[in-house]
Amino acid sequence: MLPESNAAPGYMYDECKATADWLLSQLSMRPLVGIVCGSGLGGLADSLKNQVVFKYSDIPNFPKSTVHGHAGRLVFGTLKGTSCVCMQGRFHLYEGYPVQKITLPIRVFNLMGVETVILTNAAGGLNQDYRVGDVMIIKDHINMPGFAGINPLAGPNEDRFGVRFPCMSDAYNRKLVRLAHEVGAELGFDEFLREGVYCMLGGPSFETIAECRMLNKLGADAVGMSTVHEVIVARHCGMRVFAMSLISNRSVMDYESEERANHEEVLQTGDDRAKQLEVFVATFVSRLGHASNGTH
Ligand SMILES: O=P(O)(O)O[C@H]1O[C@H](CO)[C@@H](O)[C@H]1O
Ligand code: HPA
Repeated sequence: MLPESNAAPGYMYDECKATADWLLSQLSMRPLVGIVCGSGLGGLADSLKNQVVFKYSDIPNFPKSTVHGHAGRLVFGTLKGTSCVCMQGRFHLYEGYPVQKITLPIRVFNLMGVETVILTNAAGGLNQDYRVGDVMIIKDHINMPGFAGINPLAGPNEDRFGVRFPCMSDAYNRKLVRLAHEVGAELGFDEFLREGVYCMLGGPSFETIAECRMLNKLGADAVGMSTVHEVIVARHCGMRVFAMSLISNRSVMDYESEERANHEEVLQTGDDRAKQLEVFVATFVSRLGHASNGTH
């Protein structure tokens, strides 16, 4: 069965506000940092202290998670004293939801008071220097569905969130990219920390060899099926964004190769790096330097 269809874009603000108000009415904290866990990276949410957990199926207007490795829980809590909300599971275009619906949680983050969004994903490594298990700090993206007009901001602009034509040349906050390198160096993660360009495709089929070669020639270092639409929505409503990809598999670029992309390998790589990524995100969050501690 297909997920329920999206409300008309004109109603998106009211929908998001109702969801944010519903959540806030049950919480004694306000999150300052929003974290989205990619495939196999849901363990990041487990490191939050003083947790309050909601199943997506219990949250008004929220889509439901349908992908293995995406638990479908919204987890509130603190990371080293900073109030956070963590999506343990995200939504993807290929699940059948409209792009406005899969990005609804990012707008809900904004309406709850989130200032900084940290997005994680699992991605195929197009850059031939990358190894499985590398962590790529995203410095820029290529929005392939956007080339075909699939953009979460398409439709009437909602001025209460942001402007009609938001700039994307500063989508990935450069100070946060520098902070990530500092934190990575302090933790001794240099050897597997990279910086590069993420390309989003709609999925769910993995790429052909010709597609991987093309994407790499276009300047992409990693390829996945998420994140970009979330970044666009977060930037539209003025939140700062940091994003990173766990290179969960090498993209197949060679017709002689016996390698085959598969979701099981993606989840396994997430498991293997889970503990280090938890330490990385906790340390990174503790260094963000928010003005207040989020308890209102
Ligand atoms: O981007 P995340 O949610 O980490 O998931 C990635 O892993 C799945 C493929 O294994 C795809 O959904 C791809 O986008
Ligand atoms: O190779 C990949 N391609 C697209 N999405 C992915 N998500 C994890 N690995 C991949």
